[in-house]
Amino acid sequence: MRVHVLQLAYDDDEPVAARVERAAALVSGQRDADLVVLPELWAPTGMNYDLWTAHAESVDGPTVAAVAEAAKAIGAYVHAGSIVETAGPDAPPEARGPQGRGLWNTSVLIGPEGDTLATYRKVHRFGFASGEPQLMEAGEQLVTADLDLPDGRVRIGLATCYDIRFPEQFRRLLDAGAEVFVVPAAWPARRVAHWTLLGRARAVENQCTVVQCNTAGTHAGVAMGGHSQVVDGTGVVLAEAGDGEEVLVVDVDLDVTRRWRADFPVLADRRL
Ligand SMILES: O=C(O)CCC(=O)C(=O)O
Repeated sequence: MRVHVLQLAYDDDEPVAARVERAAALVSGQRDADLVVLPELWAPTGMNYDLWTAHAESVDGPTVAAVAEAAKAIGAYVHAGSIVETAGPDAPPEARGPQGRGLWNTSVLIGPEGDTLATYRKVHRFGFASGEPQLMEAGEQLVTADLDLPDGRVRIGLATCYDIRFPEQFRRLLDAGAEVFVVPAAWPARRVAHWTLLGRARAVENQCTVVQCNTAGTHAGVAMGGHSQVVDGTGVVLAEAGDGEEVLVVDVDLDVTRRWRADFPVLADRRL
C-alpha cells in the first residue's frame, strides 16, 4: 500500500478558499498513491476556535467537494482530514447532537471515484474548558472502512488527533478488524514528543500500522508540531516528517505486520 501523507503548513494569513485550492492541487499531484492523507481541520483554520463556526460546512460542502474531485482525478483513496461539520441552520433538534450545538470535528474518507465512503466524528474533544468541548458535539461511533487495493482488501480504523491519547479506542478499532489506523491532527509543537511516542505505542500494542498526518505552521499563536509519521505494526518508523510542509511517500508492506502478528502472537494473550 503506497501512502502519501500531506503535512500541510499554513498560517492565519492564508485565506481558507486559497488553502482549499492549494490542498486540492497538491492531492491532484499524488498520482502513484493508493491512499492520500490530509491533516485535521486544515481548511477551517486549525486551532483558531473563534473562526470555526464561520467556516463550518456540511460533508457535501466545498472543501470535501474540492478534495473529492482531486481524488477522482488520481483514482486514489483520500482521507480528506477533518472539517468543522455543521448540521445546518434548519436542522431539527434531534439532528444537532445531545448538546444541541450541531457542530462536529468530522473526518471524511473519499473513494477513488470521488464518493464519500466514510465519515468519522471525533470522539474525544480537545481543549478542556475551551475549544472543542465548548463548541462541538462529541462523536459517538467507531468507524472503520475497507480499501480495495491492488494487493487486496485492507480495513482502516479512523481516529483524530487527541483520540490517540485514548488506547481503548484503538483496541476497539483493532477488534473491529482494523489493520491500519489513520490519524489526522493539528497537534502543537509543544507536545510533539507525545504525538510521535503515542503513535508508536498504538502501533506496537495493537500490531497495527499507524499513519499520522499533522499540520505545520502557526494558528492563532499556536505553533504546530509537524512530525507526521508512518509506523508499521512491528513498531518500525517507516518515515517521519520534519517541522515544515512536507509530503511523505511511504510503501507499507502489510504482510510484514501480518507475519509479525503470527510470529509474536501477543494479542492472543489479552485478558479482558
Ligand atoms: O493532546 C494533545 O496534546 C493535542 C491534541 C490536539 O491538539 C487536538 O486534538 O486538536
